[in-house]
Amino acid sequence: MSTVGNSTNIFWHECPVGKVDRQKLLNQQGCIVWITGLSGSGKSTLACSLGRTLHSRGKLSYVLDGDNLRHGLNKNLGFSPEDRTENIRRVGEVAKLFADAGLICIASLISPYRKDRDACRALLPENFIEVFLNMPLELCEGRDPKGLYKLARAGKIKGFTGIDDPYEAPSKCEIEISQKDGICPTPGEMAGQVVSYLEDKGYLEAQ
Ligand SMILES: Nc1ncnc2c1ncn2[C@@H]1O[C@H](COP(=O)(O)OS(=O)(=O)O)[C@@H](OP(=O)(O)O)[C@H]1O
Ligand SMILES: Nc1ncnc2c1ncn2[C@@H]1O[C@H](COP(=O)(O)OP(=O)(O)O)[C@@H](O)[C@H]1O
Repeated sequence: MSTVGNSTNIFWHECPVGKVDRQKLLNQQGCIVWITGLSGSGKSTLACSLGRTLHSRGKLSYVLDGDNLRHGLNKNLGFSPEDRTENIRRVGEVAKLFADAGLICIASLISPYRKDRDACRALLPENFIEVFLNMPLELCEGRDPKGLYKLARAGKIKGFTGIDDPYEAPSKCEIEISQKDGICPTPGEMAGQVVSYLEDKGYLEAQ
């Protein structure tokens, strides 16, 4: 019996089928691929491309996309620093559950604050793969597929990441994706970089 957060008198129940059993069934290892970067850097594009590549190889993954989750699980949250922190905390916990289910969980959120990403890493330190989409602000702003940068520059959105709210780049991450000679890798190339890492580390086969 223990107290966790605001919950008192709670108990942990073990089930007979565990993570290792599920991983054997799926012939893969559960993990969190955490994609961070500015709005417009290509997080959703990479997440979808990676999910498609893994699917075609018979590997089970699931995408937790920040924008999408704000339509449901996180619809009571805005973009204040406190709300972003709670947003990332919740998604980190959900991602941990998916990884425990044996899936390759792909989380794609701006996740601008280093301390919040590090807190998610601490939930599953051995199997947390941080992918930094290191694209310059000018590129992201030039893409502006939803017109949000334009609104932010006009002062119609306050606290927009990269404009008047900070983005703290990772100081250590497993994978960094950036432009080479001013050219952005294609979605397939970005996914390929992550798949190669997963393959090298043995995530695409059972333990
Ligand atoms: N103020 C502000 N700052 C940044 N982004 C904003 C903001 N307001 C709305 N949006 C839209 O919300 C999407 C980001 O949601 P996230 O949950 O990934 O953000 S965060 O991780 O909590 O910072 C983001 O989607 P992406 O462009 O896919 O990153 C935007 O469409
Ligand atoms: N590697 C890429 N090469 C060219 N265009 C890209 C690439 N990645 C993303 N894009 C385009 O940039 C825009 C923003 O991508 P998106 O995945 O929505 O970014 P984010 O989820 O980080 O906001 C979209 O129009 C998308 O088609």
